[in-house]
Amino acid sequence: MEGSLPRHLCHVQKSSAIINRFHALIHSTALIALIYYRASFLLQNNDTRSGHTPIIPWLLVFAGELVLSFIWLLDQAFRWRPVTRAVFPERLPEDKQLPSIDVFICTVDPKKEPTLEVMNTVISAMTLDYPPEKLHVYVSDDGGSSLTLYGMKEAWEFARSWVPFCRAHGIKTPCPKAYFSSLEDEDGSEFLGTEFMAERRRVQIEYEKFKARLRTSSKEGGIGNESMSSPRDHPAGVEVIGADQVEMPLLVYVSREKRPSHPHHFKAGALNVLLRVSSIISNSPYILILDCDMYCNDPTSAQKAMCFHLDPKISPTLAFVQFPQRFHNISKNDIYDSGLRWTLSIIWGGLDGLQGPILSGTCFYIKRVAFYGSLIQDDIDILKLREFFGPSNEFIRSLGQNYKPRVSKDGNSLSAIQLQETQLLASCSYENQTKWGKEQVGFLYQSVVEDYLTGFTMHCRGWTSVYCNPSKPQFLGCGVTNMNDMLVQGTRWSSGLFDVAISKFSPLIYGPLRMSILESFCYAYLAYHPLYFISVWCFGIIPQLCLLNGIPLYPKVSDSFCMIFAFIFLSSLSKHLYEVRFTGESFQTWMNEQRIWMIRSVTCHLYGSMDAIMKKIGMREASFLTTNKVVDNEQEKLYQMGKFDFRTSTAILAPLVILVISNMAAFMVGLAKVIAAGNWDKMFVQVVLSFYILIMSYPIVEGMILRKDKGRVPPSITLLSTVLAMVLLTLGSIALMY
Ligand SMILES: O=c1ccn([C@@H]2O[C@H](COP(=O)(O)OP(=O)(O)O[C@H]3O[C@H](CO)[C@@H](O)[C@H](O)[C@H]3O)[C@@H](O)[C@H]2O)c(=O)[nH]1
Ligand SMILES: [Mn+2]
Repeated sequence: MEGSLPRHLCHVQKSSAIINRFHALIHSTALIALIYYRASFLLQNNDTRSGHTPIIPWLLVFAGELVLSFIWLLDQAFRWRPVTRAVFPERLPEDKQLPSIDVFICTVDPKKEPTLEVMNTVISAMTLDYPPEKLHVYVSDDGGSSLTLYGMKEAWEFARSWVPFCRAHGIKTPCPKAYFSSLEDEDGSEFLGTEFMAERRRVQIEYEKFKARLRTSSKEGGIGNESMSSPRDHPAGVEVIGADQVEMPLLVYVSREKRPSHPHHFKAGALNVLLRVSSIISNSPYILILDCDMYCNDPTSAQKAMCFHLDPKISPTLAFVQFPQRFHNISKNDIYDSGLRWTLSIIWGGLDGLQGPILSGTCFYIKRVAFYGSLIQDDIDILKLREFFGPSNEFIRSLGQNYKPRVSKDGNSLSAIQLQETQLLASCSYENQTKWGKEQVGFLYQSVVEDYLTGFTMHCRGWTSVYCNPSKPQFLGCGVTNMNDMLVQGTRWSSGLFDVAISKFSPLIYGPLRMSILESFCYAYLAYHPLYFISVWCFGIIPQLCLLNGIPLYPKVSDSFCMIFAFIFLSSLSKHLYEVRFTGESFQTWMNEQRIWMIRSVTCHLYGSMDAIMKKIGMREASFLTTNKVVDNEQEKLYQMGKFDFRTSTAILAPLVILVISNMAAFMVGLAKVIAAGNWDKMFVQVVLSFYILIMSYPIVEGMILRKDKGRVPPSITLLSTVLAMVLLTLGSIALMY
């Protein structure tokens, strides 16, 4: 082919861009009118201000509106130039010209991340349609669990049947669990004849045996002496599995050293160890990073990524090709918005038309050199390199263009010297006084959303990225399907993102000098969107309090400014509905997304922002609570029925319930008062607002009053929240009198 046909195409969604820009223009005009209305009210002196309305509630509601307008403005950058892409992997050069790839898979806790699932991810990566001698799979086991190591050896054994079977028959689903649980006719296998079926049965039996062995060993609590090590305190361990098989990808187990006295920096720390250890084992120029709960669902993702990476036009600046994180366990009525529809379609698609999508933790093919900053391009001496990269000479040699790693496919396993070197590279003190995790080198540690921050600094250094989103999901993961996980994960994300917002990397300060203003707006949107909590709390409690006390906060219905408020409200809801429908989703999805936006703003965004602020002033340490990947049947049933599972901590649930109860009280009492006083004109907007919040919160109302199952809002929380809501409303009403 080369030179003639393109390997990928990029298409700008012109009509979407026009609609978006037109909408942004009208909507922003209305926002300016709103700000004018509020500001001119505040500038009136006390006597002329209508009905002597107290100033504090006005200011609070205005603050909520300003925050919302600010985030909305940043949000428009995603909609400026959305693009879609097509790839043609069949136009790639022949195998021997392809560069090699290291796959990194992180796991941390076999109790929350079942070994069988992790091994399915490992096996699916080994089954990628790529020359096996150019594929190396590394597993980082942060738990230092012998069960994981045992699982890998077993996975390797099973892969020896599975990989050749998939290669011989062109199996399109490289993950054995997914393949064997899908209906047979899905992969068209009934057309493949009895010989194939016999072969398939044989491999399936192997798989069942493999599963049984893992089950037995996990029941026994792992093989070997687990008590020797604990997840937080264990030495480094590196083991190459099956290096003698040329026709199989290399498999490497890495458990970095962890000591309670050393911060380990969670996933970012684990990935940096893999970067170093792999550099002296295979040192592939490209790396695929996967979470242990994200298996390869299509064998050709590597080839698709190479369509971009091998394009001489874009390759020099291209750091990574990002695939979407899709999930296999999301129900049609996605009540927790775990499918990330909005993120996958709007955020990544929008960024792709600018400088490229953000780095998203998993499912991306990245260039190794992008992790080394601009440091190695300079002609710097070895002492300087050691200052950046640490004391390993072997690692520093690996930075050179012509470095050949000592352990390659023809070696049986690591020699004693090499083993020693990997131990050094995986030790917890290796990074002391180096630039790892700090500037330019590896994944950055400052934020628990290490992916976002690392990608941001790469983009700031001039790297680009592309978003590859073929119709068949290339990777499938395990999405959160219960409220507790959703909120714990959301709080971690908000905390990590807001952490960046208030650091020296704030996208609005650090970004615009180094990247286009639109790209930096997109990054800023993500970093600042936890501030939604201010708006949602202000809108969820202040107008209601004022409604109870007969204080108007919005223009009268007869006032033409009321139209402005109504327009802004309807314009944003209908734009969202339009986008939901445009991606082929239903009204229900719209409702779910709106509701989850409110729930997240009330809880995750509030707690996440507080967490980041407390971390900043030194009152808290960073934490990374992993999500639970063990399927709980009862929870699963509720989720499939579209019912919220309110079993979560009081701290998470109570604020939500307090808000809902306050709205119920305000709506009922306020409505009665309005009817009695006949002042509809003044109070209409506030009545409608509480009513709207109650409609959107219906599942919570139902969980408090109507449901009797285990997943309902516990009566103790309802009681506590009722008391707290009453206290809040009483204190608020007293405050309003002064
Ligand atoms: O100390 C740790 C903590 C986590 N992990 C691994 O990190 C991955 C992600 O953890 P998970 O519990 O699945 O969190 P999610 O919220 O699903 O992760 C999302 O958010 C993270 C940032 O918060 C990103 O790194 C992930 O790629 C992204 O999928 C998993 O493979 C874990 O095993 C570690 O290796 N070490
Ligand atoms: Mn996950």
